[in-house]
Amino acid sequence: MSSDTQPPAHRSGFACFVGRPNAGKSTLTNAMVGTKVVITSSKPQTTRTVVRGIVHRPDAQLILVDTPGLHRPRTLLGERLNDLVVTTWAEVDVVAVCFPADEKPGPGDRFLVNELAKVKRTIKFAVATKTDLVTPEQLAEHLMAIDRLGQETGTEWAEIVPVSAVAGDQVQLLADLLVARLPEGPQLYPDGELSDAPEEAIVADLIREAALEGVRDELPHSIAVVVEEMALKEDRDPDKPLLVIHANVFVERDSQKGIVIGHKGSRLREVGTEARQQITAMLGVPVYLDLHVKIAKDWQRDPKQLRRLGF
Ligand SMILES: Nc1nc2c(ncn2[C@@H]2O[C@H](COP(=O)(O)OP(=O)(O)OP(=O)(O)O)[C@@H](O)[C@H]2O)c(=O)[nH]1
Repeated sequence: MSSDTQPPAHRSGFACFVGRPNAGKSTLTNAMVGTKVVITSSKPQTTRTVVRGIVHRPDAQLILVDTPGLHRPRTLLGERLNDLVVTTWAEVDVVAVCFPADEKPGPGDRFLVNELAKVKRTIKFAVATKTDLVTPEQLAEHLMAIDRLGQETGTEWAEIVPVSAVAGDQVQLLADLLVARLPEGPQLYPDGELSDAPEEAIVADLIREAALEGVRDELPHSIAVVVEEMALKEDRDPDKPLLVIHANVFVERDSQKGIVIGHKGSRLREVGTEARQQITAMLGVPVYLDLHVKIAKDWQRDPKQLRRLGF
């Protein structure tokens, strides 16, 4: 059968979720992509590398860029991260600001939205995340607060969308609304590709996540993980592959090294086991993981060290 109406054009482009630490950005990215590609943690500010998740659909390809949280810079690392965030905003088609429904928008959100308002060209969405945690009345309050924040900062929200990534509520709707704002264009990545972050970066993040589990709040910023070597072991039966990974966990001070390693190495062993399971689940291959804890003194303040650690 022939028809005069053309099928809808294929769209492709980039969106990025921003918001305060713990706003649910990574969880939402994962829910949209359908596979764990970004690191989530119950502790703030663990997302440091820009990891993209890719939503493949017959009509569109939506590439999600996950940036670190924006915060008032106190160290050189903080400044670099903020620059990276703002540069990303100008390059994407849509920036979606995540406002967790169980917390009132605060000064941090205002700071972020004010910065975002300066990036004129980019379309701005507001996403009310974690809606499963509040009542409909609280959600209504929250949506009005988001609307007010937009007006006060001169930000025009193209959409305000409530979602729950955990309950799967409205995640699909959000994807549709994002796709609708993308320019017409071809597929930018091959089918089935979930993330173009190098596997080393994903592995480093998984190790970092494991190393942060159960340690106190002062540590998150002081850990960096670098994968030195990652390769399939040679001369193995192809049916029994083994991925050999050598990685360094960098901390800033001797005292932190002690925390990461634990009594007689007990904690580091746990970290290794946990990371190994995560990596195996992620890459689908058994892993041998060799972890070393090293001190890179004050690495957050030292440009040379920062470059070495991949910033
Ligand atoms: N109940 C509920 N919890 C959620 C939802 N989305 C995220 N969370 C939880 O909120 C916490 C933070 O989620 P993340 O996705 O890591 O938040 P993030 O914004 O990426 O955090 P950073 O990487 O620190 O910037 C985790 O404990 C999640 O399980 C949701 O829809 N409902």
